[in-house]
Amino acid sequence: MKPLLRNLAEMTAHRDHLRLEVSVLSTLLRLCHRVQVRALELFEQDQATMLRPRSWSQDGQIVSSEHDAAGDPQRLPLADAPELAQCIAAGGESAQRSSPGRHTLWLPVWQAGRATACLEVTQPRAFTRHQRDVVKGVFLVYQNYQNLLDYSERDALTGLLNRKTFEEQFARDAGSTPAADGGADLPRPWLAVIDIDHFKSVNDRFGHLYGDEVLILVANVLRAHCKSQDRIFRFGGEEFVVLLRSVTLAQARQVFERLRAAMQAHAFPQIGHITASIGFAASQRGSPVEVLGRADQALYHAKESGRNRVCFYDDLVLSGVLQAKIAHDEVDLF
Ligand SMILES: Nc1nc2c(ncn2[C@@H]2O[C@H](COP(=O)(O)OP(=O)(O)OP(=O)(O)O)[C@@H](O)[C@H]2O)c(=O)[nH]1
Repeated sequence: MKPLLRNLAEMTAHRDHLRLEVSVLSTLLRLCHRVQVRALELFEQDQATMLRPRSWSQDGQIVSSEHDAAGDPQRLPLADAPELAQCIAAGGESAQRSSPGRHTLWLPVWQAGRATACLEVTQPRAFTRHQRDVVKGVFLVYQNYQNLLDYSERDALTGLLNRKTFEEQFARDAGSTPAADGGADLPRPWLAVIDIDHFKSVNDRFGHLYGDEVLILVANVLRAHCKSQDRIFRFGGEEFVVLLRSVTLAQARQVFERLRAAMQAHAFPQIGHITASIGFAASQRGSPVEVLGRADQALYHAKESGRNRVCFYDDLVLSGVLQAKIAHDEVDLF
């Protein structure tokens, strides 16, 4: 098999976004001589678009960052790369910067109308047309494949992550944090189950199409009030799950209370106002099923005790409202 085809076949053998990204960078490294390659992640922070190198070439190998995007010391505002910022603002396909001995080509990755990442190729000589064609060809295969992967991970109605991807994300985000041994101020990841109150009556009164519209708008409210490092899933029906990045208990309470209040405040066209109940639990201890079970019990209590409220599993266990379904010494005591 020709090297290009062999590289493309190898590249598309991956079912994981990061491994696919590493593979495309390796492919570019093998196909183009004397280049440096990087995959830049684009994300929002404090109302500014930021970028940070997520994977890059180093001594002929591809290495990936060990940091979260928001805390990456290499992150910088997109505005610091004006050529790329302009290209993204215009929805463009590529941008270039040339200075003596250093020529850079940027190719933004577009997903659902948003630039989420960017491939960067740098070399000491100006890019020839042939080189640009090779890089862009590899990039297009990569972007199409990235979109296919993304499609298989998302809920068709809301565009949120689907349940199928939950365990993998849980293991990556929540499960990767070592179990903490107490301390209310210790940052840790959290899982919340969010369920719209009396959603059946929305369907019954307005019809399923309006019900679907509400689900789409609820997804937008959740997106608007979560950070890019948080993961939002639709588990089917009117149930949503949020995996919250590592924050303290006080911050988690604030975030979930803010979500509840935002839901109540939102005016849904035709329908007016709805509310949601939220149950949450710390997610660094236990399997995904166990953590989900705890958040679900807290949600159940929120529904039982009047709806439109946020309940924390450990509070309910400590106050004796809920019987812990697990051994007492496994409950986080603050
Ligand atoms: N429009 C729409 N409705 C859905 C979808 N999936 C599930 N549902 C409806 O969601 C409703 C869920 O109702 P219930 O489980 O009884 O809960 P609820 O009415 O929200 O009541 P509480 O949760 O107890 O506050 C049912 O009427 C389902 O038909 C969907 O994709 N679209």
